[in-house]
Amino acid sequence: MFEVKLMEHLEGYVDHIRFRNENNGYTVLSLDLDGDEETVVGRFPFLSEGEYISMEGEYTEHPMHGPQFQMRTYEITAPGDIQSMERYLGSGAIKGVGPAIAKRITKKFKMDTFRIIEEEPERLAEVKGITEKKARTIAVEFNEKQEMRHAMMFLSEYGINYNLAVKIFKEYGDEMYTIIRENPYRMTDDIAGVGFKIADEIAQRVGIGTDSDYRIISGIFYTLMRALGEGHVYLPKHILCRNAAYTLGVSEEAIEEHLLEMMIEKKIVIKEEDEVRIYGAAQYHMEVNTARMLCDLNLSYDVSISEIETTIGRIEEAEQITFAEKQKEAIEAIASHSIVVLTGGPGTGKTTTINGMIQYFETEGLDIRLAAPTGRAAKRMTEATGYEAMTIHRLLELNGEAKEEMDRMGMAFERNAANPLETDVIIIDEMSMVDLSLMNALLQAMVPGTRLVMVGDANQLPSIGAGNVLKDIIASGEFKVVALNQIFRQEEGSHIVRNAHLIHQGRSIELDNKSKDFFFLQRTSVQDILGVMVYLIRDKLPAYVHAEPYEIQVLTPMRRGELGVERLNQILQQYLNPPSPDKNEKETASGIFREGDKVMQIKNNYQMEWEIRNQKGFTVDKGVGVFNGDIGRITEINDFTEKVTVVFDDSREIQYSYAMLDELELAYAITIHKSQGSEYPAVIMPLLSGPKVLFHRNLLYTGVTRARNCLTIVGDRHTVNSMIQNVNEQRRYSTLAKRIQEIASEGEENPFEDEWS
Ligand SMILES: Nc1ncnc2c1ncn2[C@@H]1O[C@H](COP(=O)(O)OP(=O)(O)OP(=O)(O)O)[C@@H](O)[C@H]1O
Repeated sequence: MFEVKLMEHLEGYVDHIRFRNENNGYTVLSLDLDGDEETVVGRFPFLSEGEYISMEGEYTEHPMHGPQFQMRTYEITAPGDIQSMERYLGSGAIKGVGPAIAKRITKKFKMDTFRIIEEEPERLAEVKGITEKKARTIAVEFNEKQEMRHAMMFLSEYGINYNLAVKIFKEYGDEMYTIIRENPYRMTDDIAGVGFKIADEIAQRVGIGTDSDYRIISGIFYTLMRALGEGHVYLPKHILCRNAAYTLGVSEEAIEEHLLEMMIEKKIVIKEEDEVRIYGAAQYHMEVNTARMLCDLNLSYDVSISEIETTIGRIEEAEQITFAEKQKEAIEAIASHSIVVLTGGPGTGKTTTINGMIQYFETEGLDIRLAAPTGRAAKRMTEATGYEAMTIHRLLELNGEAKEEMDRMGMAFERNAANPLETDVIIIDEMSMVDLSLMNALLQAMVPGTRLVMVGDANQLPSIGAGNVLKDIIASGEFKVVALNQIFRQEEGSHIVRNAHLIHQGRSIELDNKSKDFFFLQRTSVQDILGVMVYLIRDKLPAYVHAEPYEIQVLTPMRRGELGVERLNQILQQYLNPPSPDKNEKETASGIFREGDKVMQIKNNYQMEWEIRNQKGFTVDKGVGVFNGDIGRITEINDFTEKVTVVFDDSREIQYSYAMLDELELAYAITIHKSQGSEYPAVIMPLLSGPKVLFHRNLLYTGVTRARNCLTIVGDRHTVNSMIQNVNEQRRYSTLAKRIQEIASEGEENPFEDEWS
């Protein structure tokens, strides 16, 4: 495609930067050669318009864009004459200096301009429009830029991208050169976004050996953090040594030798119990603190059972309902215990019981706050109770400003031990999705005396983040747990609910299509499965469930593969929202977004602004925040403003700049994991084949229980049956239950006193 010519030299001013990839520095720019323009392409990790560059490279012919210079090596030269100095200063590279001021500066100081800025900056104030203060800022900025430019060039030699290079330079300044050459692994502690892999790559280029102590310590920590990413709070020592040895390519003995040192440096905690457990220090303390706070909050009250029964009777009368025994027990429990867990499968009356509890608390004149781990779950809770529920993050007033810090040090909340929540009762729904770190944050913001009701289905998939909080709290045996077991929705004829309970019990289900809400279509080729799914979504199900195709959700176990999220979305987009001349599109690194597409926000963003408009287009509400898992539709793609407008399911309208599109993904299909805490009128699950660690009972159970009115499984019945039998869900290494028991049994004397913060 490209016709390559000989290496040539080229130099000139950067007239303007036409395109830049901030991740790898790849840039397309126009170079000014005494009035003539050349297109130059290549990786320029740091470059501003107006700079003078000299390059080696070759001329190539691009099939669409014509001739261009492909830079191989380059150097930024300080502009050598007055005109170039003027250009550089006025380019925007120096804050507060525009073309007019640049002109006046160079007119006054001529060839001496740069020397004056560096050595006698106060003289800049001789120029009209520059105060002494401004003169000083110009000088500081000028010098900083030079250092930064130098640093960028140095880091780019080690393949470090522009964004990361800026972070490294900001963190270390001049010390950076020594750190990179001697111990790049230090960056994994200090800089968000630098993990072991990046540091290790840099170390390799610098020439640091495989058996360097820094490398091994960093690699051990990396192995622990990777396990954390998979949901484990600790790793048994033998597993840690095996995994770390494999990752680092060193012996297990070499790993073991470093553990003690890491413990002394307080990077890890080693607990010799029934097995030797290795924790990242932060995770260990978080687990112990969580256990400790739970025990501190766990008070019981003397109450008169007959009074409670009378109150419950009144609630039953007012609500025109007769509570089942277990439901009553739950309401009695919240009167006598400050921590109560309410569990149960789908349709067992959890929401009805929450409503009863709310009535009870209201009768008692107590303040109640409702929350759930995700925006969607909070929204459902609001709809089901009629009370405002919010995300736990919002309840705790996540401090969006501290985002950088948050990534590295856990989350920063306005509500914490120093500024606890002022309420009498907190009810959390969808507790199975709460991980250790969020639980810890919630408890920090509570004071003894505040009641906590945790509601959830312990058989759902565990939280995405580390820990096994709900199951561990139940397993500890230290808290009042009420497990609802009567299935009300089944009585209403739902096979979805009945089958969900059978799946949970490991019993096989009828795949005979005699049901009105649970269907199975046997298809054993990917092509057939895809065809059936498109037919169901586009033609069949909308009328059957009285919903739009948009509301029908495909849930799949995997991200990759022929029936994984990525591929399914491409295909479903093609059929459900095909290209059309009246639909704008925007191409991104991961695919195409088109007007009309169903999309999902894939991370929590607490700063994103939203608006809700009425039919006439007037704004009726405003706020900030869009959450991982929120689903909406693209209503406009505007190339002029470079913005994509998404209207989410709850009518929030958000404008994404093109640069923020990596926070969105097509959502015709999503993973079962991502669907936790949500419900859809109709769900389709393609289940053909996949790895045993993924295709297990809980995954099937979670997927099935997401469907409210209609569930269709398309695939192989053997796969469905073997999923029901497969309880090989990966074990989570977590010891919260054990820590709770230890602390509870210690009573007054607390062995972890010094760990309490
Ligand atoms: N004591 C009761 N008597 C009669 N019907 C009940 C009772 N409790 C709950 N129900 C009914 O059973 C159905 C399921 O109850 P509810 O929504 O409270 O359960 P859930 O556990 O929250 O279910 P899901 O997890 O599926 O949302 C509802 O239609 C509800 O009205």
